[in-house]
Amino acid sequence: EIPLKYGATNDGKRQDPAMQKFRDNRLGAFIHWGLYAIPGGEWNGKVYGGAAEWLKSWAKVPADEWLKLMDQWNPTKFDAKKWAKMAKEMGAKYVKITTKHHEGFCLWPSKYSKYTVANTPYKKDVLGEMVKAYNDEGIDVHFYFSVMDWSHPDYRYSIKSEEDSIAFSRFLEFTDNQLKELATRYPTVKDFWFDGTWDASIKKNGWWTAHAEQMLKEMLPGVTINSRLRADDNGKRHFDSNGRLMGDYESGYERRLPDPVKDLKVTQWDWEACMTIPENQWGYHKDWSLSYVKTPIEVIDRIVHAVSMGGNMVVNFGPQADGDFRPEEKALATAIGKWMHRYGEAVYACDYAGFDKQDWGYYTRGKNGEVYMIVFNQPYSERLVVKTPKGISVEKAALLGTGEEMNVVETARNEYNISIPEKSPDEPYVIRLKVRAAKGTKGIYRDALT
Ligand SMILES: COc1ccc([C@@H]2N[C@@H](C)[C@@H](O)[C@H]2O)cc1
Repeated sequence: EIPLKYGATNDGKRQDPAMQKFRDNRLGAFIHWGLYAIPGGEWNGKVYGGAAEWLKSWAKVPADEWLKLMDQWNPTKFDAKKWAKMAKEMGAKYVKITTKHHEGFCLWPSKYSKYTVANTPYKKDVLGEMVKAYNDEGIDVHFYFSVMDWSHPDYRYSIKSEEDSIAFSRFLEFTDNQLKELATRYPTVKDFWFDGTWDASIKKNGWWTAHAEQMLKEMLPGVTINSRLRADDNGKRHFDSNGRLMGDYESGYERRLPDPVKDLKVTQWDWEACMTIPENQWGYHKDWSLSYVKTPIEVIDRIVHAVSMGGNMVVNFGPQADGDFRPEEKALATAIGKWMHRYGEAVYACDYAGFDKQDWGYYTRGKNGEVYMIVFNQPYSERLVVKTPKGISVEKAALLGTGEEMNVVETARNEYNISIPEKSPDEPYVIRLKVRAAKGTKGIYRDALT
């Protein structure tokens, strides 16, 4: 054991009500909204294919020039109630909002920066309107917060001098002030998801990351904090020098997911993945033809994949500068919502089932021990193979929705064939298994001597 002052604080998964709600929510929506939505990936007549919220970097725009975009921030079509309805219809149980992205523009009227909505033609506190509208729909609100701030003269990528150190101390105090401001103005916030914490300057100040977590937890009992904020005494991030997860859930699965066979270690801790609909666009980009755009079923596959391994999934939306959403995102939210309305029982409050992954899709397990099969790939054999853990038998199988009983045929020790539905559901479907802890399996099976 390496002695640490700023290492992990949890011992295993948190089991308090706030964390259980975080976990049971399972499906979230990300909202990436900022000045970057105005140019939408184009600068001086050139369209950049990289992530639109990084356009300032791709086009090498100086901060003061970039922040002049504030003069054009006027989302006249913004209607927080409509946004909240869309999230509700999608079946998102929580929404993560970019309070401040790397650009430094604040969606709330911060008194610690001039780069806020208050100093735009629109003036209004859009963050406050969103928090109220989502909460009124029973949707939890999480705050995304970028520590790295391209608008602030005291930000440092590394600490190379006493001057750097003094400036960065001022920057950390500024950051503390903004975090306290967010926690005070919006006390219903349930989570802080930190980004922009990979630079050497932060890794050198692990103490501050531990302090920020502690400060927010004192101000907002129950609040959850992502592992990405955290660096320990030695600059180790996410997992401390003793291999223990810092923060309350692992947050490294961004636009990627753990392998259902090789990465089962992730079932030991809480984690949350996040994903984009195009290959890599978080903020609004005007041209989605530049990369592959996932279909609704490909998004649902990733949602179920995450839950099948004990994780949450946050699906990203990049609202337009005018405050409306692009048609593709509206259609996606509707499609996800339709599926979640029918099959959400296999997602919400579900977890890793402990069954070996099969080709037809994923398993999840409900709170009362029921096991769900979410079938994405129906086999030509018309038999869905289920291999149960030692001592577990399958009693019954029923199609979610119609209740149609599936045939359960035992084919070998701890192996079954489950029949497919009479009539194809024409979409990924769910079979609910009733399993039992069998007292010793029947003696009829023999392993071959080889
Ligand atoms: C250097 O690589 C990245 C990639 C993505 C990010 C940000 N994290 C995502 C959640 C988005 O906010 C993206 O801008 C930052 C740095």
